[in-house]
Amino acid sequence: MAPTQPERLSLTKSFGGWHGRYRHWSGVQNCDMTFAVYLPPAAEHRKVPALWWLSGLTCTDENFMQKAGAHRAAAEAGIALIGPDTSPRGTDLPGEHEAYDFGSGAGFYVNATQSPWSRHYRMYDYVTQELPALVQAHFPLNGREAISGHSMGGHGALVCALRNPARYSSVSAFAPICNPVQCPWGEKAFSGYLGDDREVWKQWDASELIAAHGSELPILVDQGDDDNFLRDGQLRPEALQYACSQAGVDLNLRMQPGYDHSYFFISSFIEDHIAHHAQAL
Ligand SMILES: N[C@@H](CCC(=O)N[C@@H](CSC=O)C(=O)NCC(=O)O)C(=O)O
Repeated sequence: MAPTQPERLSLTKSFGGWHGRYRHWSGVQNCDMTFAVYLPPAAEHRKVPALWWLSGLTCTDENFMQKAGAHRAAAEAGIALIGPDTSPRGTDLPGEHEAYDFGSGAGFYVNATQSPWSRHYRMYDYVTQELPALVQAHFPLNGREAISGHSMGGHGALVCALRNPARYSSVSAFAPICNPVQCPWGEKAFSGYLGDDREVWKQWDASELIAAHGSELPILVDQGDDDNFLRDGQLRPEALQYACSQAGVDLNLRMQPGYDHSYFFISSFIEDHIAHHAQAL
C-alpha cells in the first residue's frame, strides 16, 4: 500500500527555521512511522538540500534533533535535516521489545528476510526509498542529499551511501559500527534479521562493501577514544581503516581524545560534519 500523507504532530521554531514531527502510514514497513524534518530559514524562499541523519540503538526521531545542537549550523548552511525513527513501531512481534539491541529501536537499517521480522523490519527500503519520496513530495527540497548517523545509524549511513554510489553527495558518521559482521551487536542483529548465511551479512557491512566494491566518495568519521563501545569491540574503526587503505578510499578517521559515545561527543563535532556536507551539497 502507498504511504499516507504526513500528519503533522508538532511544529517548533528553532534558529529561524522550523522543526516538525510527522506521522504517516508506511507501506514498506506495514505500520505507522514517525519522522522529523528541520527546515532552515532559506526553505521559506527556495528549495534546499537535505542531510539525512540515521540514529543509533534506542533512539527515536527525537534524540538527534534535541541533543545534537545541529539546528544552528543547518540554518546557517541552508540545509534541511531529516530524522527517521530507528525501527518499525506499534508492532508486537515475539521478543520485539525485550532487548535494547534487537527489535524496536534497533532496526539496523537492513531489509529483514527472516520471519517474523521481514513483514515489518525493512528500514533500508524505508530510509532510501519510501521516506525520501514522501519528503520530496511534501517539503521544499531540491533533491540533493547527504547522509550521516551515529553508531548503528553510522553503520546505516555508510551502508546506504556505499550501496547507492551516485545517490548521496557526501557521507559521514559518528562512532559507526564499522564491521557489524565481526561484532556482538551485528552478529545478533544480522542473524535475527538476515539468517545464518554470513555471506548475505556482508552486503550490509561497510568494511566488507568497501573491500568488495571500493568507493569514490570521501568518508568523514569521528570516533571518541574513551568510548565504552569502542573498548568492547562493537565499533571496529580499524576494520574500516584497513578496508579503505586497501581499496584506496579517502577516509578521514578522526580519533577524538577523551570523548565517549554520547550526544555530548556528537554535539562537539556536528558543525564540522555539517560543513563537510555543505561543501558537497
Ligand atoms: N545500554 C544503553 C545503550 C544505548 C545507547 O547507548 N544508545 C546510543 C546509540 S548506541 C549505538 O547505536 C544512543 O544514541 N542513545 C540515545 C541517546 O540519546 O544518547 C541503553 O540502553 O541506553
